[in-house]
Amino acid sequence: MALVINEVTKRYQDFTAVDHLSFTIEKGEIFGLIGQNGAGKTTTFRMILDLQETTEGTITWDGTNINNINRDLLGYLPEERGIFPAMKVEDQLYFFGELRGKSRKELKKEVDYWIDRFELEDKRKAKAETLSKGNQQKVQLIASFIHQPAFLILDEPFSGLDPVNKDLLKGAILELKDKGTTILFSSHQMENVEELCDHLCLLKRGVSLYAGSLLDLKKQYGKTKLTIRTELSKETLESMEGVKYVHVGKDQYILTLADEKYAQAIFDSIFDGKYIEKFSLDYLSLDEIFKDKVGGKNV
Ligand SMILES: Nc1ncnc2c1ncn2[C@@H]1O[C@H](COP(=O)(O)OP(=O)(O)OP(=O)(O)O)[C@@H](O)[C@H]1O
Repeated sequence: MALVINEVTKRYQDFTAVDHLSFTIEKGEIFGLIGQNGAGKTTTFRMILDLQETTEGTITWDGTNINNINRDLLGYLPEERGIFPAMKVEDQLYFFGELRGKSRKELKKEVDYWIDRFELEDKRKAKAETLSKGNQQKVQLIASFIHQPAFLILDEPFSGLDPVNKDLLKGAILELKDKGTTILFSSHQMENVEELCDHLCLLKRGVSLYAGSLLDLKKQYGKTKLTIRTELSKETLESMEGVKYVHVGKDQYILTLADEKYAQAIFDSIFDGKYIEKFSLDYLSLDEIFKDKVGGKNV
């Protein structure tokens, strides 16, 4: 076990930003923290990093209280973006690496590798302020792990990146995991969490609605998403037993079933020996589960 958050609460006067939060991140895994604006993600990160005190509860890394561990084990990309505007890209990376106790010699290979990996070679000698916002973000991101931390926290790392750079980042996160880094990140974009994480925590107003494996969460809902291409009307589909909602897609219907057991009867009644163009039963996407869990009038 690497990081254990046990019954952690953060109060600001009489407002509770994080409420008895518990989850565990195993060594070498990628863990996603998701929740709407104000759910308490950044507050949680700041408590893990000991930038903010917990009101109650404990946080340990490898069994040691987080405020007693060597800070150089940690890496952090904060939500606020910012690097030294007048400093050259490569100098910036050396600066942050040296700040975390690495020598220039140790850093050289890493700096060269990540500059190339994030396609910043032609910007190496450029002042940070002359870079586009996305490129500045990539520099800040590299700076967060240039010292090869054991545990890396990335607050909304995907926001503001174009699709090509998002893919670069996904690749980099997986590569860091392969090298043994434990990674915790937040994202509003569920597909990123779905692609990268085996485990996650879903926060709503500081309260954990779920913490555990993504597959187990999906299994709680079962295979209740039915995609059909048919000539039948929406009303006919809605009237079938076990159908909760019918969403009309571009050239297909997406049905939400009360239980996957209803799928067979729907199949039999719709197609009845006819040609089947599309009939697929799937788990809900994380995005759909998220909306179901946090949705409703209290959002
Ligand atoms: N210093 C503070 N004093 C009072 N309330 C605070 C303070 N810092 C954060 N909060 C409140 O705590 C709650 C959680 O904030 P936090 O920044 O952790 O949310 P978040 O999940 O990171 O949101 P976002 O996705 O918008 O970044 C918010 O309601 C916020 O207003």
